Amino acid sequence: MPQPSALPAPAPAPAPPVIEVTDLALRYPGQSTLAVTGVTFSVPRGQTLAIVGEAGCGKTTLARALAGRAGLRKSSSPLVDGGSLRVAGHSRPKPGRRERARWQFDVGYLAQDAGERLHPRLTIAENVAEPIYLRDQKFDRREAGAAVAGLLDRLHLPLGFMDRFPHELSRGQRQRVALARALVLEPKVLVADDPTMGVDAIVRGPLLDSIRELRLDREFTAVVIAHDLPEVRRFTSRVAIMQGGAIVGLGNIDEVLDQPLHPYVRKLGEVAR
Ligand SMILES: Nc1ncnc2c1ncn2[C@@H]1O[C@H](COP(=O)(O)OP(=O)(O)OP(=O)(O)O)[C@@H](O)[C@H]1O
Repeated sequence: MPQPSALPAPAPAPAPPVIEVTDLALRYPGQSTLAVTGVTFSVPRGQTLAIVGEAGCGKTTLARALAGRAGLRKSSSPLVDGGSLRVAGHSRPKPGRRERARWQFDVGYLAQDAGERLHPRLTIAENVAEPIYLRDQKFDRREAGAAVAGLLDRLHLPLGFMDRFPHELSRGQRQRVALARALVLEPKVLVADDPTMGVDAIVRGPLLDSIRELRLDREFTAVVIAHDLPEVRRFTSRVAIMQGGAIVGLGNIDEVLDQPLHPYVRKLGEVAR
């Protein structure tokens, strides 16, 4: 008979982070200056990292790369110039078409101003469901409809909106619809680029609350670009502060602000307190 051991069982190895970025450098085709440089961070499963920083500091460029939009033959697509990134198991800087499609299915991407880029001639339900049919044309219509309805409900949008068109909704409502679309494939990761951009101040908070609630509900890992630190506190305590393409502060918001290692972080802290 095996004897009970006096030694405690070894702790299970921690799961690898869902997002791992190491010394990443990104630049745009034809540009010699790097838009993102020396960026290193990781995000464990189920957690949210917020990114803040002044205009032009590289947030959108980083978001595009995380969402599998680097290395496309498009002027808006950055090139990986150095370092590495791994997102939900995808890591090739120049993925083939199939691999890129899988990356984009696994990572829901809410591009800046996505609500304004919904298809004007498709209903709200059709806009949200479109990624389902891009992945599988034969997907059961009733099941897709139920997935769309469930998401709209979670985002506090009336189900009566399903048959409406984007122009019939407010900007904030369209942004929620775009968020539903980004989540309809139940991605492992959500990358949301400034989800409250252009949205009335009064509905910004509730929109961020929805992201927090959905993350808890659906257990995805998230990177969310936000305007400022008060906004960040609404949905996470973990932040990366960017300036000039680099991360100049990373970690728990209060710890980063209490011991600012960079003048820009000190300045942000003064504004935020
Ligand atoms: N398509 C592009 N081609 C060339 N340069 C670009 C392109 N898009 C952005 N850039 C440049 O890359 C740098 C980073 O821009 P990026 O849009 O990532 O910043 P950002 O922090 O998201 O700014 P914002 O808060 O204004 O959206 C900037 O210098 C910008 O001018």
